[in-house]
Amino acid sequence: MGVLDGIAEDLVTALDARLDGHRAELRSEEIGTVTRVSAGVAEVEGFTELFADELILFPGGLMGAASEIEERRAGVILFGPAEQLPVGAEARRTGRVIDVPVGEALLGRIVDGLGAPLDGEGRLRPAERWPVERPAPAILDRAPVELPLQTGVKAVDAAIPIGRGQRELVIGDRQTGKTAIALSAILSHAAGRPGTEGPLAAPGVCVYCAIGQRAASVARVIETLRREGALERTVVVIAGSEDAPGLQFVAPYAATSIAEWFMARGDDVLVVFDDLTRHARAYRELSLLLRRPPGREAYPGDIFYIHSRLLERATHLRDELGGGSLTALPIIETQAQNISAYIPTNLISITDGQIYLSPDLFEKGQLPAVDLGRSVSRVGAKAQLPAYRAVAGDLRLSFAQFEELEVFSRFGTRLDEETRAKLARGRRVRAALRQRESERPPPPEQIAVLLAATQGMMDDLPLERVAEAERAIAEAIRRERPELCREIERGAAFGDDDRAALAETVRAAIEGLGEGRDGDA
Ligand SMILES: Nc1ncnc2c1ncn2[C@@H]1O[C@H](COP(=O)(O)OP(=O)(O)OP(=O)(O)O)[C@@H](O)[C@H]1O
Repeated sequence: MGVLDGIAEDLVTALDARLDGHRAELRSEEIGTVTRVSAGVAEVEGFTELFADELILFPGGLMGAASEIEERRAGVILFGPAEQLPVGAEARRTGRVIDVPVGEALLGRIVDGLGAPLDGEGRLRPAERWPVERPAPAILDRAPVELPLQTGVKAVDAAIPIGRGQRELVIGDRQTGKTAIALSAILSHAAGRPGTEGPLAAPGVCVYCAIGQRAASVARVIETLRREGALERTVVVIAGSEDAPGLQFVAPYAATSIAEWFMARGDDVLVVFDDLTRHARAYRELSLLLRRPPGREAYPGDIFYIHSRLLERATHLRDELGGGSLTALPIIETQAQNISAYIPTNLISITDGQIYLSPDLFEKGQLPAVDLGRSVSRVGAKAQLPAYRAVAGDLRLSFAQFEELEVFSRFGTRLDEETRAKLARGRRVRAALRQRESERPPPPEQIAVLLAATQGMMDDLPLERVAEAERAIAEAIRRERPELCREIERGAAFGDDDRAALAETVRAAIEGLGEGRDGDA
């Protein structure tokens, strides 16, 4: 034994001595040279070793990430302006992958795509940094989606409900109210339902990730968050249109890591990516600069993968792992309503459903411009509060039938009484689904007004008085049915007795508003 020990010791010493020589060699190879620079990427030569996504440091503090790694040559995605980087400049390995600060300290802060503060509120002192790319939770660690995420938008909460842990796409042409829907979801989620008991009471955590947006639109969102008191429950991650494409590319992954920290401690987190069309464009630009072969619409072959690996990270964790959840609302902008373009179809297939916003509805003033017929939520209904299911369970279907009927009725002049009644009902339901951007009615009010519209209690009401009726209903149920409202929010079963009680109050509240009937306008 003693002899063997001696031999082992000798061997170790000999190896150490040889390694020392190599170490010196290796160290010298930790510095490379920039051989080519283009807007957004740099080519570096000289490294013998690099790991994927390793951070590279350039003079002046400019950072990049090793992306296209070949023997002694690497394409590096830059996270800052390339203008200051001359060919021949030195590039240093850092041995770190791209990571971001995470933790409680980020709440209320506005940071860039790498987590550096942009709000002038001082340095972040995070306890931890997490890599921006993290593996999605394993299937066995995931629990079914079972709690709703209220958006405060009637059409969404009632007909296309979103569950906590789900990925729901918000899709539509430009200026159709996509950001408005996502913002409403953030404001509702961040506020929670204080004063109620049950699953919706606790305020949630939100991350708003703006990618490639104009500074003015992002400023508007931040202003709203601040005004409504939601900023302190939100982290804003911004990579603007004027930022390097590398920052725009990395921002949603960074935002997700920031969100995952909260999920890991048991919070329900909502992440909005506004928007992934611009994210895809930034990645296409980088790929072309890195000379990767372009595919359909000039996007690189892994464009599907970059979005699927991002959205796979949305989940609801098992109770043993804290029971937190990460709900993702990616936004996609379509052109001329073409949802079969490459990026929209990819995202539609990755997500659990989509909220489709129609420019035609927007033009007609039907706001929010949610097109129920083309929207779907594949898992949300299971998580919906029981009262929604009881009152608006078939809303999407019956509304689609009404819309079809409405189109056909334009061709015929003489309509029978039954058709006329159906049209009148459908129009009142449509009017009841309208709401202003600033309105976020709580679940009991939404349910009561939908009950009134779908059950025909508003059939005699002139369309322009539906909003007024809604206000009267909201006030009446708050005053007369506080117990029932509490039960609805608690997620209690909603039986026939409850429905009858609610209907009675609603009917009384809007009685008398029907004077001056305008036919079935
Ligand atoms: N429910 C609503 N009621 C009234 N106005 C609304 C409503 N929803 C959105 N708007 C208005 O419509 C405009 C476009 O909304 P928003 O910016 O959310 O759309 P977008 O699709 O995200 O736009 P972009 O293409 O610029 O990203 C804004 O001026 C907004 O105030």
